[in-house]
Amino acid sequence: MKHAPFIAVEGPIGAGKTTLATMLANEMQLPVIKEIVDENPFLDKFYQNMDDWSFQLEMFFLCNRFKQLEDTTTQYIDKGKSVISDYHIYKNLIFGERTLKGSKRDKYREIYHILTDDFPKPDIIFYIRADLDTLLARIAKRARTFEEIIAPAYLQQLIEDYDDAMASLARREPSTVIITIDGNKVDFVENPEDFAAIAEQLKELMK
Ligand SMILES: Nc1ncnc2c1ncn2[C@@H]1O[C@H](COP(=O)(O)OP(=O)(O)OP(=O)(O)O)[C@@H](O)[C@H]1O
Ligand SMILES: Nc1nc(=O)c2ncn([C@H]3C[C@H](O)[C@@H](CO)O3)c2[nH]1
Repeated sequence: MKHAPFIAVEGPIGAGKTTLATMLANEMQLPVIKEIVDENPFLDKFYQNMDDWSFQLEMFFLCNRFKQLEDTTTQYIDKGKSVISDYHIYKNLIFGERTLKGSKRDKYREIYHILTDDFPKPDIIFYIRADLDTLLARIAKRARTFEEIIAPAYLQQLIEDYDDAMASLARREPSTVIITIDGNKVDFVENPEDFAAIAEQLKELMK
C-alpha cells in the first residue's frame, strides 16, 4: 500500500459516507473532501421529476466533482499527501446509468470517460452497504426536505447498482483495497468500538 493513499468512502444515499469520512479524517488528522449538497440547484427538481431533470443534475454533479478532484489532485495527491473523500468519482457513472436513458445516457457516459479516465483513483474504498430500511431511516433522520419524496424503489435499485459497481471495480482494479462495512450492523456513530475497528484497519494499511 502507498504510504499516502487516496481514500474514498462510498455507499448508496444516506449510508453514512460524509459521517464516516469526517470521523476518519479527524482520527487520522487528514484533509477531507466533501460533496457540496446545499448549493445544488437541480436536486429538488430532480426528485420531483427525474426524467425531466436527470441530465442537468448528472452533468452538474460531474462538473462539480471534476473541479473538486482537479483541486484535490494538485493540492494533495501530486504532492504525495493522503486525503479522504466522501465519494469516488465512479458514483457519477453508477447514478448516470440508473437515471439517464437513450442517447443522453450514451452522451453522458462518453463525457464521463473523457473527463475522468486520467484522474487518480482512490487506493482504498470504504464501501458502506446497508439495506433499504436502514437507508430510509437515516435519510429521514437527516430530514432534507427535498429527499422526503425519494421512492423506495429508486433507493433499492441504487443499493443493487452499488453492489454491482463495487464488484466490477474490484475485478477491473484488483489493486484497489475495498473494505466493505455492513451498515446494518456496524454502527460507527453510536459504538466507539465499531469506529475504532474501522480506523484500525486504515491505520494498518497506512503503516
Ligand atoms: N452508523 C450510523 N448510525 C446512525 N446514524 C448514522 C450512521 N451513519 C450516518 N448516520 C446518520 O444518517 C444520516 C445520513 O448520514 P450521512 O449524511 O453521513 O450519509 P451520506 O452517505 O453522506 O449521504 P448522501 O448519500 O446523501 O451524501 C445523518 O443524519 C447521520 O448522522
Ligand atoms: N442523481 C444523482 N446523481 C449523483 O451523482 C448524485 N450524487 C449524490 N446524489 C444525491 C443523493 C442525495 O440525495 C444527495 C446528496 O448526496 O444527492 C446524486 N444523485
